[in-house]
Amino acid sequence: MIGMEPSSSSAEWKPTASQEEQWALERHVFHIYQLFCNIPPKSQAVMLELQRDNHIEYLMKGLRHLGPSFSVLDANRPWICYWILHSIALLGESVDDALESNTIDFISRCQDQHGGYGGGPGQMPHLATTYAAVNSLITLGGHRSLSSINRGKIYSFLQRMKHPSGGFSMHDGGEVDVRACYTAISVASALCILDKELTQGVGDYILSCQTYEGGIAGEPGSEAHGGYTFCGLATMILINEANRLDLPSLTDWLVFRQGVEGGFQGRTNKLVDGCYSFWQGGAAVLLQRLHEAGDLFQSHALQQYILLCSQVEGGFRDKPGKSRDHYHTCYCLSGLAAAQFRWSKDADREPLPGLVLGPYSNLLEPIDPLHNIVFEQFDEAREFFTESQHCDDA
Ligand SMILES: CC(C)=CCC/C(C)=C/CC/C(C)=C/COP(=O)(O)OP(=O)(O)O
Ligand SMILES: [Zn+2]
Repeated sequence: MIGMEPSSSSAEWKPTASQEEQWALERHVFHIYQLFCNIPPKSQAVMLELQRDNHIEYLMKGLRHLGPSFSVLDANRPWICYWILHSIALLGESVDDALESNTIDFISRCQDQHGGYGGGPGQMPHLATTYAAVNSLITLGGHRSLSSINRGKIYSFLQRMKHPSGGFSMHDGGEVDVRACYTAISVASALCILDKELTQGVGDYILSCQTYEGGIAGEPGSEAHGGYTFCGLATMILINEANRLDLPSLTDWLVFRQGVEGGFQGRTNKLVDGCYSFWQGGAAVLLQRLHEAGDLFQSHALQQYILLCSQVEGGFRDKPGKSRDHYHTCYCLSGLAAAQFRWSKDADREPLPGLVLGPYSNLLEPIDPLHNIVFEQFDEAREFFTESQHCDDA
């Protein structure tokens, strides 16, 4: 009742750990925004500027260190290649010939003799690292890079990963989940080897992962999450079955994942994180393209979170207080690209720039949002694979 003294039970009320975390983050982010508002417009423009040179320096250094001596995240090296190369491509830059050649050689050494790529030379092939390796080689582009991919053997690997549930296993005897479906179908689509044998049952599996909240979980019975929602939705679009999903409830779930900080959270009641700028922002773009719908998220607020809260001097981070890394750099930049363009229903047409926060020089290269590869490189690869061999439609 209004005006009543707190009862003994409300006096005992204490916030939960996640409420405290949420409030601490809000205070931190609002402090940044307050600083931003209290400085002259000229300095505001500086704060909103994409620090291209610093990002490129950070990324190039990361790629050069990816040689044989690299031991951190040892089973992840194709991923590090992809996060770095895709970030460089989004910034409209490319690597020099020597670095390009070394990277192609390195990724080729991760290719298994029976198809697919492992996390490092001699490691067992895995769907996630196969996706990362293929996306890296497409991003590098050119004959040497594209022809280094053994598409026939990748097809056999994908067939071998097919699971009786309709989904895919991440590796021989590995877990079956929505990530595996996405990485398998994305690779097959990008390499023009997608056929009915691969798509059979995939839609049923993804449908079984859509939850009561509307988002998509990693596996049946789990919690809806942005990472898996992007993977599930992109997969359904690639196999032409998106309309089987409950799209209104998916849309409803997604639009409520953008927080007061401007960034996205991955799931209900969790903190916002820069990487969901792509997983959730990319999924929103896919929904917008499906329906030719208006904006499903606040593009201005998302760009503000990425530039003011995730951007550091060279690289991007999850949130203030965290350190930069290549994963967050890749997905903050991918999310920024998702927010900067207008997405037309015609997937073959290059998207046009929309609202660009900060100086116009912040504008990134557009992406193909289904595969998360820069549009121009994706287009080149499609042409290369269609011309070099047959391209089977599913
Ligand atoms: C293509 C590919 C391999 C996609 C991967 C998609 C992806 C990012 C899945 C997320 C996995 C997950 C449940 C993270 C939760 O981490 P957390 O509990 O630390 O984070 P949270 O609090 O933000 O949920
Ligand atoms: Zn993150």
